[in-house]
Amino acid sequence: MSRPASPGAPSEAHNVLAITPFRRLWISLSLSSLGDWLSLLALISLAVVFTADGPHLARYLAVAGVVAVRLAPAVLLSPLAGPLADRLDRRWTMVVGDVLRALLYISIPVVGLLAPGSGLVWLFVASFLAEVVALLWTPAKDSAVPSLVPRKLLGQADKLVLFTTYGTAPVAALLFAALASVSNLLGALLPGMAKPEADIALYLNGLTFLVAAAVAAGLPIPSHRPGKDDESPTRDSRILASVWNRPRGAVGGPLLTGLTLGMLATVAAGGAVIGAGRLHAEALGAGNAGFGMLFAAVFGGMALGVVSGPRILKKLSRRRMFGVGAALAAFVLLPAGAVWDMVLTVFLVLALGVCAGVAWAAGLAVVARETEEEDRGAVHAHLNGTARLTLLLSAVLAPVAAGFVGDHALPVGPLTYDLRGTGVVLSVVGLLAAVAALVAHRQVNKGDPEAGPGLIPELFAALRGVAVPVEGTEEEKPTGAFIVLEGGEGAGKSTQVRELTVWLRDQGFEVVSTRQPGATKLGMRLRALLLDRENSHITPRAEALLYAADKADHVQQEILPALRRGAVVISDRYVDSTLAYQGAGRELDPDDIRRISDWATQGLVPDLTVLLDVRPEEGLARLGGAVDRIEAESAEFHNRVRKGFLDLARQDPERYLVLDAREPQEKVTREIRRRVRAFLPDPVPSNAEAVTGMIPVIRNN
Ligand SMILES: Nc1ncnc2c1ncn2[C@@H]1O[C@H](COP(=O)(O)OP(=O)(O)O)[C@@H](O)[C@H]1O
Ligand SMILES: Cc1cn([C@H]2C[C@H](O)[C@@H](COP(=O)(O)OP(=O)(O)O)O2)c(=O)[nH]c1=O
Repeated sequence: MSRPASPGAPSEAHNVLAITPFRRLWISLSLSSLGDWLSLLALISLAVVFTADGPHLARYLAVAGVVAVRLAPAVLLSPLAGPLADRLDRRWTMVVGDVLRALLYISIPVVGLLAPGSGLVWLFVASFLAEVVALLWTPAKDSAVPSLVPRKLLGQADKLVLFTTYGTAPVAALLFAALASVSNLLGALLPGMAKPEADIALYLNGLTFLVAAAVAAGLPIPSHRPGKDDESPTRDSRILASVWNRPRGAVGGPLLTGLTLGMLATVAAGGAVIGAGRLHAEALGAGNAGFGMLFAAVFGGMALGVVSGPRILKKLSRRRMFGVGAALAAFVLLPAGAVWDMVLTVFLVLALGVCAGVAWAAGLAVVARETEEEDRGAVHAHLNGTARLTLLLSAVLAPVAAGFVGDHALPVGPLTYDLRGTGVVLSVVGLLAAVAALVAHRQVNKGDPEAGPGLIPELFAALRGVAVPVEGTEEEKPTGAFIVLEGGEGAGKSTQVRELTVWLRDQGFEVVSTRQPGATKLGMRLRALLLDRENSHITPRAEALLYAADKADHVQQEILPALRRGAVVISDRYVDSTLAYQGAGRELDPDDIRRISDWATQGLVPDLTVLLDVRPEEGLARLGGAVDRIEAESAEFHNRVRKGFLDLARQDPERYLVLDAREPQEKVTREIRRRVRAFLPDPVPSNAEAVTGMIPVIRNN
């Protein structure tokens, strides 16, 4: 059975990747993104190498300069470049742009080798020129996509491009770390290189641009300027405008403020690691390999968080997930800056990445859910622009600030604590970002329609994968007890429900004894439909939904009101029957069954479930008369149902009492009473059993 993938999931990608020109463009873009990230790492590390003998502050400023030169033009100068780029032929802009960038990047290590004195200056000049070329190249690429892909697949294509733009970052970082760890070997093989891994990374980057140029030359890209409608609102030329132009009326005021602030906090935290990471790794004695690992941890963690967060915490409100993710992402930077161990730092930074990824995925889900289609582009552009600007500021300012703070040895009693500028900056950014994220959390959660009883119980419930009951405020919270009897056909459930009801009523409890399906007016009709052997055409999914409909009506109209009154509700069958019959018996996906049942029952879980276990043939033999549609199922079906029940009981032994239904009826009754007595709100004294043990006899007479 195939399940529909969520939009943008890689499994959906084959549709748009089946278009050969787009596939070629995408592969070449992936390669050049990989090269670009590699070169960012390489340039930062070269800036440190070239300033190794200079004054302390120069190294920090050199790193900040590299980051600024690499990130600033795209954010600050793109409004100027857009109109110029629009006049140029798209395909040739791409080809020439790629060749020029290849030559520029390759020239950096070559000049470093031939004229070491000018190495640093040329590094800045060449990377600035490469970024200026990129300013013209990017609009050409942005408009190449719509001309290669039909309109309806454009969203998918944009997501794929975005996916490789950032997805290649951890790959590049790991590659760089791997190259750095064999640096000595490379140095012996390739003498004369300033830093072999950095030089090789730049040559590789040059190579990826040459490949991209060759691919672009063969693409059928029309030279004309695309219509305004074909442009993506997240286009680079609008970055700054999108930051200042707050999309009006798209999402509620506090929500948008919260989302912007939360994203800002996570990006500031990640940006500080990127900017200060190289020098921090050096302070920890780990050099380029350590820097590569930090970089990979940020981006790899983000990818992990984006993919896994919403799956693991699927029951948590997306707004809560956003706020908590952003706050934790920022907060872990505080210890990350303070510990003096490279491995620990990498793990903390990985946690930062994961939490940031969870926050981003949740934030985008909130935007998707709460904006109209036509406003969504503007909101994305606003968030994207804010993120790019924050990344630039944080990554540039972090090394500058670290340079000014400097390194100090603090005496702590008989010991000294090495206070490093980079560590201080990371911790301070973590603290500030955590405050911003907490404010964001409050803003985002104002008026959350999905808000439940509170963050901590919701988080725990989400981790256990159960729904928190959203309906029912504190005063409506059920105070009664909910007991369910489950088991196969003829196990003795109805008999035991009767016994227990009489016994508890005798103790003065208000007892509502009920059953599924068929307790309400609608339920009776559904029951007739479901059990009529004439209805052999009911399909498994329809059957599951009909049972769920019965439950929805039953819980809302009977069970919840009774529990809120404080009554004891005893039900003959409940959700576990659906899991066993429709899940195990009909072999439907148990997660789907659980989801629809949880939804139907508003997440109401019994306090105790008594499972009367019996072999199907024995149970069925006890029943006289005509068999219904379900009883008439095959022996294999009933065996699967029995196993389904037993598996459920095994998974949650606290909630279950499993009894052998072949035991004499009185013994089963006694066992049930013993267990029920233990958890009733007003426990039944143990001597009550002797007295009420008489009741069935009296009743039967
Ligand atoms: N422990 C038991 N041992 C033998 N027969 C039993 C036992 N419990 C119930 N029965 C009998 O089995 C039949 C089916 O019981 P019932 O309570 O209607 O089962 P269910 O509701 O699980 O289908 C009834 O005739 C009942 O008297
Ligand atoms: C509540 C429920 C019952 N069923 C089936 C089990 C039973 O065969 C039938 C209900 O019949 P019922 O007569 O209540 O069971 P029993 O004969 O054991 O007293 O519906 C499901 O398949 N899914 C469900 O969610």
